[in-house]
Amino acid sequence: MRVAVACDHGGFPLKATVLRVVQEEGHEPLDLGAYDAQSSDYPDYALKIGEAILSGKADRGILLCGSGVGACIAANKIQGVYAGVCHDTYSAHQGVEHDDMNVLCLGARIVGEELAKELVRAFLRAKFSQEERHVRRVQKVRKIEQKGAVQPKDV
Ligand SMILES: O=C(CO)[C@H](O)[C@H](O)[C@H](O)COP(=O)(O)O
Repeated sequence: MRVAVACDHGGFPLKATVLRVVQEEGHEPLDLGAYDAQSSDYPDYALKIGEAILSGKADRGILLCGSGVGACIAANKIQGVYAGVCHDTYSAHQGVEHDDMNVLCLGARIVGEELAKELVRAFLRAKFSQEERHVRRVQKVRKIEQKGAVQPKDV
């Protein structure tokens, strides 16, 4: 797989490790910045990941910020991006297997290097299960996405 990796300054300390693990796992990393630890804005990097996935330049993405939260919120605004903050290995693989998650968000201020490596491995080794109930649920998510802004009266 081609795996896009991007970070803001909060995620920068983990980026090199993540790029290395992607390569060690037999995938092609695509480094979309940031390229230094200067203060920057996570939505800009969420957009870069989204563009890489939607254009077909990347199959999956890994997005790093301080907590993983801001990056995840921003990434999920992009149609076709299904991002999750996963700081445990079960969620990192189950998010792909059940929910077809295509972007893993990590908080470099939360997880250390060794846990980050395991999270990236779990994410990359997982595949969407294709079981009927998961396909059905993911389709419902796609339907919500297609409707655009959901108002309280719609739910
Ligand atoms: O963690 C983050 C968002 O959830 C990001 O890394 C933010 O940029 C974080 O808020 C950075 O904070 P800072 O005080 O600007 O370093």
